[in-house]
Amino acid sequence: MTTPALVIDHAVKTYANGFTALNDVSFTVAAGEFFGLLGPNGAGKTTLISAMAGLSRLTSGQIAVNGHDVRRDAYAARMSLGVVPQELVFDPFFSVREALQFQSGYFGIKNNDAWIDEIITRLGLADKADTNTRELSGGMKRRVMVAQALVHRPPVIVLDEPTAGVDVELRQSLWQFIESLNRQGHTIILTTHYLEEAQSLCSRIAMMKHGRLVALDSTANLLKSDTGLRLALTLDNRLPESLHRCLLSSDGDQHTLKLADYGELAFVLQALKFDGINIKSMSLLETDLEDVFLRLTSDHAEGAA
Ligand SMILES: Nc1ncnc2c1ncn2[C@@H]1O[C@H](COP(=O)(O)OP(=O)(O)OP(=O)(O)O)[C@@H](O)[C@H]1O
Repeated sequence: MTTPALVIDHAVKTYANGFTALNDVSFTVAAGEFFGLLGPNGAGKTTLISAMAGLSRLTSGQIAVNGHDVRRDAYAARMSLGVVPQELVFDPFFSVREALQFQSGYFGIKNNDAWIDEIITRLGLADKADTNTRELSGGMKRRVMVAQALVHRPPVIVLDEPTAGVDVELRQSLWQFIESLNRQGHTIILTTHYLEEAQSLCSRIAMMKHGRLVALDSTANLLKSDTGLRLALTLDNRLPESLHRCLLSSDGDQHTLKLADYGELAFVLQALKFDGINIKSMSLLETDLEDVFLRLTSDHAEGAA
């Protein structure tokens, strides 16, 4: 059997102030998967990634990357993992190439110039290779973060919100590159708040909420678990009481309702007509990952802590 890319085994993390950010989390990611780790702000994703990278220590439980325990076999585990962190952090004195050479040295890798050149080219950084990192735009800095995570050719790559604040063109080229790494056999673990990205890229997804795992399944099964339609309405008056049971969210005069089927649409239209409320705009959408995510992770969700 192939060694799993990642094994999280009953991970618990309680911070010094007594707050438990990971509450008995267990799951396994197989080698070669494109895996999504999703959850609202504060769910514990970054805490889990820090523990995977050996940057913070679990209170109890174990994590193994590519078969290497992150504590007992820290060096091998760290060599197996490339993390693209959420925050852009650089040494302001280095050019792009120097930053990558420095990172190579940190991992004890010599004669890495051919690979550094390749990642520079493939990430569209060739024009900027000798530019100081502090002079780069945010999007370019993000590419350098990805390059830094790849310098030691890790089999497992973790991307923590890699497209936050990144323009559409860079997002697309970044995903093409990441998908090509996945085709070459690299395991990709992605956290993102762009659920449409997770839906199109990830074959399996874990969802976390308040430090616990609330879903772990293939993307296809998660989508199947939430049939129905989403109706987005802008109204010229308040939503009738009779429709509150279908309400997913409201923002001013905009409301999103969950309908079981097209038949319920007639009921909604009748209720609005009955109360003399006019529709300013309306759109009907098939269920997507966002519905599943909201159902499982919003504070109104069943079992909310
Ligand atoms: N050093 C710390 N001490 C105490 N609590 C912390 C510490 N670091 C994080 N937390 C808390 O742990 C919880 C989980 O934080 P974490 O950053 O892991 O969430 P996240 O899922 O990555 O969120 P986001 O999507 O916003 O990045 C949060 O409530 C956070 O405030």
